[in-house]
Amino acid sequence: MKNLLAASLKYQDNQLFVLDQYALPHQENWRLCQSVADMESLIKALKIRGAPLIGIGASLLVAHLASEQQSKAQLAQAIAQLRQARPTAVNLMHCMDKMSIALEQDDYELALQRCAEAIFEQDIALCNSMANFGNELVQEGDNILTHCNTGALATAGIGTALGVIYKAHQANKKIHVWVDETRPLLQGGRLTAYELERWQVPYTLICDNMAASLMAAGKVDKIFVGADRIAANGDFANKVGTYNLAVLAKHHGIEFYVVAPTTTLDIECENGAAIVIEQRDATEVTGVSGSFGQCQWAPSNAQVFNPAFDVTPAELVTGWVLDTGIYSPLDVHSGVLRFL
Ligand SMILES: CSC[C@H]1O[C@H](OP(=O)(O)O)[C@H](O)[C@@H]1O
Repeated sequence: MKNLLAASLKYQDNQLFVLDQYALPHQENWRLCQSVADMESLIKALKIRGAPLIGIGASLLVAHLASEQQSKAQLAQAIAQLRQARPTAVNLMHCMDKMSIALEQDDYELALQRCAEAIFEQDIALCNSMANFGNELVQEGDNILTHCNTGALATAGIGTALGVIYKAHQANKKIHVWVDETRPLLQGGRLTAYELERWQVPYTLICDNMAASLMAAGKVDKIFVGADRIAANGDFANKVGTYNLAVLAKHHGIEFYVVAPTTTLDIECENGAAIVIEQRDATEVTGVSGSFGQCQWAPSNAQVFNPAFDVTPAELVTGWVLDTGIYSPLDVHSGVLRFL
């Protein structure tokens, strides 16, 4: 397989490396990924994360195993196991389904490698397309609020919602970004802040519970978020706390956009109620651990509710920015997502 390089994933000289996102922003640790167990563990621990990127990483791992002469049965098992690594982001399932089709080819080693390369390279193009469409929605001087991390650390390209923000910054629109820290795993405070620093985009980090008063004060012009799964009716799952922002945006009359590649669409899901929401470990809420060590503030036996995502209904969305264009509520209500 050819060498491939993304911000947090690289295939170099027939070896797959993953940048440990749990250690960012203070440590940049590249981890060698050699097995299904390695990739499954990295995905479950959010050391590799982001709806598009986990599908891309899993695909590259399967292609790598094929290049190491693993049997068809072993590769089928690898695909099935990785497909289950996280339940909400549909990109992972779509990628594994594509790899399953490639596995049926006579020269399946070559087919798997070509498929993984295409998945990687397609995502770069999808990111550029979303960013170009989304940039049309950004005005000079906009204060944009975003949630979680949807940049180069979540994709093979420049990102989804954060890709729009980069494109607007590159177009000298003099934007400012409010960055939700995004409890409990702090993808905003750790990863989005890290990315915006590197791109020298002006930003202010806030706790998630501060977004409402900023909106009330008229300090938020637009909101751009990502998605992990978009249902046929336009409802979508995204990092928990997204639904809060959508309700607040509606109340304050603020434009609320979801930015995602068409690989995040799941028309088998009629609506948001059909989307499986990943429940995660209590320790993510009772304390925090990272490159700085472990600190626990809540009682160890505290009852905890820790869904990784929530569902935003389509009626709260101003527009869907996909790689194929910008869609209005009228477009989505007409069923357009079923035909992309
Ligand atoms: C473009 S990534 C989409 C989505 O994935 C993130 O979730 P996680 O950090 O748990 O992988 C977040 O929901 C992003 O919006």
